[in-house]
Amino acid sequence: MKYNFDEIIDRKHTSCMNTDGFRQYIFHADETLKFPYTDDEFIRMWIADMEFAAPDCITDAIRQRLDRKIFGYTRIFGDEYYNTFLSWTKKLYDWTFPKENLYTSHGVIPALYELTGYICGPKDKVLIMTPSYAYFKYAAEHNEVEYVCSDLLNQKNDGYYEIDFEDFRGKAEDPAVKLFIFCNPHNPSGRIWSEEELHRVAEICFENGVMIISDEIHCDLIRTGCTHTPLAKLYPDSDQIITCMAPSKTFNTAGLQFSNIIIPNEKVRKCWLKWHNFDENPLSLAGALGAYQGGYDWLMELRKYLDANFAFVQDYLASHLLEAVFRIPEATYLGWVDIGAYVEEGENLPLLFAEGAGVLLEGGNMFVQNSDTYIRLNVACPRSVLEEGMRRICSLLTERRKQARKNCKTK
Ligand SMILES: Cc1ncc(COP(=O)(O)O)c(C/N=C2\CONC2=O)c1O
Repeated sequence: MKYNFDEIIDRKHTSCMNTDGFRQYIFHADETLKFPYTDDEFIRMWIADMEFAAPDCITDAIRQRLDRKIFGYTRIFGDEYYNTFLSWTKKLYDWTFPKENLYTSHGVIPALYELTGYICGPKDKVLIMTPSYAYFKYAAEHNEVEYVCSDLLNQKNDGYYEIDFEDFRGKAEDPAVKLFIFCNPHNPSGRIWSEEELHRVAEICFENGVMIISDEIHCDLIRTGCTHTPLAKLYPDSDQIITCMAPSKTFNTAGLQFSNIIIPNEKVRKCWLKWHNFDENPLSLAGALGAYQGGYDWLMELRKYLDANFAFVQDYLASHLLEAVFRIPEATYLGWVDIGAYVEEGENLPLLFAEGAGVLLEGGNMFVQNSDTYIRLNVACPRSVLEEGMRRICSLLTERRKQARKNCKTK
């Protein structure tokens, strides 16, 4: 491999959420919350950023911008950024769109908050599929509008979620539902929706006048052999599909807060043009250009490294946690594992693993609903870290199982 994904990088004192934000984000606690592990001892498998160095094409581009010495107000002018990003979507997805539809935002979440406000009125509702990335719910709450959940089906209880189209249609038919925030590919299940599923979702929304925001932030992070289809690619003439993509998930630059928002709808564009803050961080812009101009080979190697990490997780669970339900996700670097055979419904799973194994992870009701006994494992870390994390997780659950059996015998 040309890139060293095995490198252990010290992130202490970099103000990163991953090391310093978990008490507040996962446990809603302050620094006084103590665990039987020091912060350094934790294996961190929670927040969706990677433990890998961003590629040189990004850091070189940022260094070059630093050498220009002045960092004044910055916006995107000319065609360079559009042409660069369009080359990326053409190369990876054979998808292009007009320049006037491309905007940028200081992250996909800020865009979801902003767009929900432009699309929904006070009595309108936002439709999401669950389990869901919690910020889809927060986008509705931030705008003080209701959200409606359509639970995905896990019919074989094998973690392979499918859309409950009957339920989805029923909820989309509610005249108050004006917006569907679609996760494509899906966090946390890792599903890449098929073209058939994409068409069915879109047709139901079109029939019911529901605008779609297709959040595709995970689209570059797919398993070898899988293919992502941008929803808007299937409907080049539709103005009902807003697409969100970003270099941040792909290249581990979430802190640079730079994302791509493709808005084909004139009414929404008018609101965006009127109210959006178009200022950009010059270093973030430089990094995004560097990523899309030079990051393809790094991404291809990253995909192979993640493929191998997921294969390890699958093998390790098959031999150490036989009743866990896991399938390698088609996309994302997030493993979605049903440990219902080892825990009770409603257990605080993040607290269980933080206290009992020194592993930071997300799970259970952190994904709005329909996810109770699941844990989500970020496998975008050096293999040595992943191996220790899996060892601790499986050891905790098997020890608990042994203790439970012992307790039963002594009763
Ligand atoms: C579907 C989805 N949309 C948007 C974002 C965030 O976009 P940003 O504002 O950073 O551009 C994330 C990050 N997901 C995370 C971040 O930590 N844990 C997660 O599941 C995500 O999974």
